[in-house]
Amino acid sequence: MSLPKHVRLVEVGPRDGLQNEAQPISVADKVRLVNDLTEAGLAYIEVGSFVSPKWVPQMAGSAEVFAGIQQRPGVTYAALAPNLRGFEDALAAGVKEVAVFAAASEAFSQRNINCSISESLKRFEPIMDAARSHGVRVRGYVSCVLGCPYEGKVSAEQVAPVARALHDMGCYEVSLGDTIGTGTAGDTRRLFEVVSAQVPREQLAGHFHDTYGQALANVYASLLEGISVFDSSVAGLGGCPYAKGATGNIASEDVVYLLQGLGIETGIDLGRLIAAGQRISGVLGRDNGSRVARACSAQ
Ligand SMILES: CC(C)(COP(=O)([O-])OP(=O)([O-])OC[C@H]1O[C@@H](n2cnc3c(N)ncnc32)[C@H](O)[C@@H]1OP(=O)([O-])[O-])[C@@H](O)C(=O)NCCC(=O)NCCSC(=O)C[C@@](C)(O)CC(=O)[O-]
Repeated sequence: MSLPKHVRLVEVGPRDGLQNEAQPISVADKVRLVNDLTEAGLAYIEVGSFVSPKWVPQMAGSAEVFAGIQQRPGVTYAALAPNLRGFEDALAAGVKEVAVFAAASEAFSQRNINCSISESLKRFEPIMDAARSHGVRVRGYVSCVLGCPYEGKVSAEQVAPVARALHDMGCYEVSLGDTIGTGTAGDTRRLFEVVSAQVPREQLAGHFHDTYGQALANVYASLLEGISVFDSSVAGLGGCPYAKGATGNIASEDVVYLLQGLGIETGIDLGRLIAAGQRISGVLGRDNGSRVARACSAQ
């Protein structure tokens, strides 16, 4: 299969990235991050989550972040919603696209959203109905597609029915998340081979955490499988509050560098992206998780 000519990046730093930070992050810093990412040319930015603040305190204030950002026409600003309450709060904040999130492992589903996989899918149905009637697009996530922090190895055959259920209920795209970053390029190729028998490849995305240093290889393996949408996080921010030890997502800067080298178009200004990552890393007082950003900043 030939490589895609264009790849779309879903920037999840402000949500997946910041949700796991221990220290408080001001609304102003979150707004600045989203605006910087817009300036860098990201066409899709996940801004926050409308989840219980008791479960994920860092995402409290997502409505204020939406109110503060400068939205550029043509850019999608999305939020996570785990239930109808979250969807309604997102709608009230003017959100035009939401994401629902399920898991391929029962234990992770319980720890993350306090219900079984099938209960979670039932919980998403009223969101899909409400979204349809308000013209809101819904993206779906499946977590733990290559491994679970509680159950260990997860097979592609466990992932496929969950991805299919999200697709069948109306998610226009389903992102497959290697939440704990244990997957290899071989696992990734097999995953997309199996899942694409249930959901068209054009409607699948890859979401790789870099815990074992495999994320970039997994992006390349996905490209070979015809996948052309990837979630990534500026400066490699992140982790997952319910996946102990999981490091950040693959850094957006590193994916852009890889894609540029392959002659694949993203529309992203790498210099500006690096600057956005350097700024938020400074705010958080942590090292920039992007190797490309570190190398370029050292020159
Ligand atoms: C789903 C629930 C709410 C169930 O949590 P629950 O405790 O079972 O819910 P509940 O319906 O019993 O409600 C409990 C309390 O939460 C409130 N509540 C209920 N819903 C909401 C809401 N939407 N927004 C704000 N508050 C809410 C509700 O009002 C009540 O408040 P109280 O009466 O105790 O004061 C909870 O488990 C939750 O919020 N979980 C979120 C977990 C999360 O955000 N995880 C991280 C995102 S997933 C991820 O990072 C993976 C991904 C997507 O990146 C891909 C990958 O890498 O794998």
